[in-house]
Amino acid sequence: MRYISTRGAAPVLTFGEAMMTGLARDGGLYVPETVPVMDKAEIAALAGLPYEEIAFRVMKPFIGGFFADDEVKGLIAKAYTGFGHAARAPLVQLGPNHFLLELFHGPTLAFKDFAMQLIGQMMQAALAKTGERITIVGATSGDTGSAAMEAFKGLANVDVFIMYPHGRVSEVQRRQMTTPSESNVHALAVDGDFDDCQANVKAMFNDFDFRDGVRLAGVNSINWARVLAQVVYYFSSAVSLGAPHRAVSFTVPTGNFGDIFAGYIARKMGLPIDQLVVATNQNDILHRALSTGDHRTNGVKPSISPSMDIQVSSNFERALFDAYGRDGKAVASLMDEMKSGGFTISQGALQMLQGIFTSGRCSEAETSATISATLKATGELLCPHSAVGVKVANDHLGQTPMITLATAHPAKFPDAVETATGLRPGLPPRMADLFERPERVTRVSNDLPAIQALIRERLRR
Ligand SMILES: N[C@@H](CCOP(=O)(O)O)C(=O)O
Repeated sequence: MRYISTRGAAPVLTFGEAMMTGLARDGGLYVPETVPVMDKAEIAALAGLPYEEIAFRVMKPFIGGFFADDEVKGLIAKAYTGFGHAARAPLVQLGPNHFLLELFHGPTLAFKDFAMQLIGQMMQAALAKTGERITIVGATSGDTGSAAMEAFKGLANVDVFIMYPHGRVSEVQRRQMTTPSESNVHALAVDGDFDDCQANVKAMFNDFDFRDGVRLAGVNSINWARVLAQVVYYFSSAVSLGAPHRAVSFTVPTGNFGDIFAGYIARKMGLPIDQLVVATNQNDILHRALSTGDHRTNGVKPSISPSMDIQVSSNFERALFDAYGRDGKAVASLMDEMKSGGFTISQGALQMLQGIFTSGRCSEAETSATISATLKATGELLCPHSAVGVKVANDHLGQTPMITLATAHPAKFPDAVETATGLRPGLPPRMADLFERPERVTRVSNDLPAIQALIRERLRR
C-alpha cells in the first residue's frame, strides 16, 4: 500500500512513513493510492466479532507489511484495554430508526481516543525500531489535545506540545490538558482561535529547518493513521445493524472533517452507507460549501460545542482531492485561494461531493433544546456536539437506519448540559479530582516564531 499527497508533489510513502511524516512536504495530506475493497462476505463475517478483531481486519490492507500481523494485533489490544466499555463503541437506540454510537468510553472521554490510543502504540513501536525521538506539535479545539497527551505522556523519546485557543475550550477540556504532571507534555494557550493553532502546526511542517531540526510529527487528523483508526467503528456499528445486507446512514458532528472522512473511506471500501450527513454548529462553512459550493471563511464564532468551532477543516482537502479527480495541482491552487478567504467549488466537484455527503446546521438554541428533548424522550444525556449531530440526524431520518456519532461524554461540558437540562453530569471516579489538580500552562501570543522558539527551548535532548 502506497500513500500519495493531495497536492501531488511530495514523495510517495509507505504506511509507516506516512504515519511518522504527518503533513506531506508539499503541504498536502497523505491518502492511500487506492482504497482496498472488502467484499460482502468479508463484511458479513465481521458481525459479532470483538471490536479489536474488526479493527485488525479493516486496517490490515492499509498497513501493508509495515507491522507483522501479530504485532498489529498486539498493538490494537493494548490500545483499547483502557476503554470503559466492553463493546468499545456501543450502540444505543434513540428511536425506531435512529441509533447513537457512543464513542466516549476511552480514557479522555472523546472519540479521539479511538485513534490516538492506537497511533500512540504504533508510533512507539515504530520508534523502538529506529531508536529515533520525535516532537509532536498539535492543535486542538478541545478534545484532540488531551487525547494526544494521554497517549504519549511520560515517554522518554517523545515531546508533546499542544496549542489550544485560550478561553475557547470547556473548563474540563482545559484541565485535561493542563493537569498532566509528566514533563514531556506541554499545554500552550494561544491568543487566537483553533484555525490559528492549526495554521501554526501546518506552518511548522512547512518550515523544513524547524521540521527536520526537531523531528516534527503530527497527531492531528492530518496524519492518515488517525483517519484509518476511525474507519473501524463505521464497520462495527453498521454490521451490528445488518450490513452488508442492509444499508445504514451516518450523521457526524463535524469540525476538522476527519471523522466523516473516515466514513467516506468506509463507504469506498464497500460498506453500504446511504447518507453521510455532515452536522455543523453555527460555524457552518462545510454546510454552506456542500449546499452551494461557496467555501469561504467568515470568522470562528465561539459556541457551546467548542470542539467544532472550526472554519478551516483540514480533511476537507482529502475529499476535494477525490472530487477534483485526484488532480493535485487543482487542489494546491484551491488551497492557495484559501489564503485569501476561500474558493468556489467547481460544478463537477460539487456534484461528486453532493452525491456522497449531505449536511445540516444546528444553532446554539437548537443544540440546547436537543440535549433537553433527547433526555426527556430517551434518558440519554448528550454532550453539545452529539446534540448537534442528533438534531441534524433528526432532520434526515428516512427508511435507512441512521447512526449518529456521539463524539464526547456530557461530563466534558457540564455547564452547557446543566443549562439545557438542570442536570450536572459528573466525571468518572478516576477523574473525580480533576478540579483539585494543579494546572501547568503557558499563555502565548499567536506568534509563530515565538512559539517555535519556546518549543525549541523546552525540548529535552
Ligand atoms: N475538533 C478537534 C480539532 C482537531 O481535530 P483533529 O481531528 O484534526 O485532531 C479537537 O477537538 O481538538
